[in-house]
Amino acid sequence: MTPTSEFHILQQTNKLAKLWQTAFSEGFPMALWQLPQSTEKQLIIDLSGSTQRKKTDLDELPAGFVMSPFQGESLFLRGDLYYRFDTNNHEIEDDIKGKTLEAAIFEKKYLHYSDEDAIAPSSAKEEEISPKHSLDSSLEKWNGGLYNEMIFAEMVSKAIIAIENGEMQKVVLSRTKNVTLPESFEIIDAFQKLCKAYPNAFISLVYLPEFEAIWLGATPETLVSVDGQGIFKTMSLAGTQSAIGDNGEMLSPISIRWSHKEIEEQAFVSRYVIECFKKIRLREYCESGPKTVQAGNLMHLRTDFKVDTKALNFPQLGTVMLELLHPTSAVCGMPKEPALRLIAETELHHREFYSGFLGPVNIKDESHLFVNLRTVKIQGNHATFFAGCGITADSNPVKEWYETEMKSQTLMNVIL
Ligand SMILES: C=C(O[C@@H]1C=C(C(=O)O)C=C[C@H]1O)C(=O)O
Repeated sequence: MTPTSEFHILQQTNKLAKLWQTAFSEGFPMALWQLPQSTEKQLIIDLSGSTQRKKTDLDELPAGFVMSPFQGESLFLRGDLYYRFDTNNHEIEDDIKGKTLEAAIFEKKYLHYSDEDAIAPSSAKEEEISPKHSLDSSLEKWNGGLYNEMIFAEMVSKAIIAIENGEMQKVVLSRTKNVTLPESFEIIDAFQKLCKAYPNAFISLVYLPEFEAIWLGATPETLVSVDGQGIFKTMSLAGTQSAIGDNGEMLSPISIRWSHKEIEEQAFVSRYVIECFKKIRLREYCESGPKTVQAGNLMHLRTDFKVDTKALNFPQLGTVMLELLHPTSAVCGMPKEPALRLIAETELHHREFYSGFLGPVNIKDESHLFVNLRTVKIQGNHATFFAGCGITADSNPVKEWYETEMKSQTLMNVIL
């Protein structure tokens, strides 16, 4: 590589960082992401200055990014500005890009910004939420849970008793891990490192000014995806083991053996997905798996589900299934209601956007929503990592704690 092209790449990398920094200091909500198996990074900036609360109706929403909490209404970031960057962080010219960020800032400061300037105006009814608005009142109630191994093990034991009493078959309990970030921590750098380390994951970086928070994640789990050909996809993902052997070597998926507990735990999620299809009397789905898949430092069991919505003349399937699926038993439990109750009574933190869903919608006729796992909330130099584990009658509390440690390491190993 010549020094000039090196300089050009540096300039381009800086362009992404510079865009982020500028929009951040202007208080524009934004989302940056890399889809699984893609090396392209996409960025949208919402110039309205505050996100909107909207139902995730894939048929109604304009181009943008959805960020949904575990419980409660979804936030919608409008794609007023849209940028794409290739592997080398070169900007890819795009026909739907719209105006420049500089022009938008100028207009915001000196002229009145009009909603009609958005790249794909919405016909949906919008409800603005006020700045610094909490997700719900309970956010204040649970502020930063304090966990240690013993407390978490007690929570797991309580869940096992509830399962043995027949209240539910499975419940997913989670915990947080609080870390002070080093001074050298750079957010775009952390995002880039995750993109390189986990090419099969959905890597995302979302800035929500009204929550004064940035969420960074590398999730392996698709919730609902509908591509340009109308192919709908979802998956059931559960069961966790380390992908790293005793001598520090990377294991191969075929060498992994699963226990009865893990097979059953993942089967609950598959059954749940099939129940959702049954509710809408849809039989024409393809199911493949379960197979072992690697997700960074971990292995999971995964079954894939696919439907051709064009062949079935069912374009609303994505929206309908999203409503039925979330929260799946991969992050909540089975049956849903008692599991939700136990989570609310037992966990010491508020889940906020962890185990909710997020992703781009209606960008170039595609929508890709993922479960918000392997995620960290960053506020100033304070980071809160979230991780959970599926508990069944056969769970071992110490192993479950260790599983949440490994899940936090997926991000921590790369970004710290
Ligand atoms: C709950 C999480 O992950 C989910 C739970 C899993 C499990 O219990 O084995 C595995 C994958 C995910 O569906 C998480 O990463 O926090």
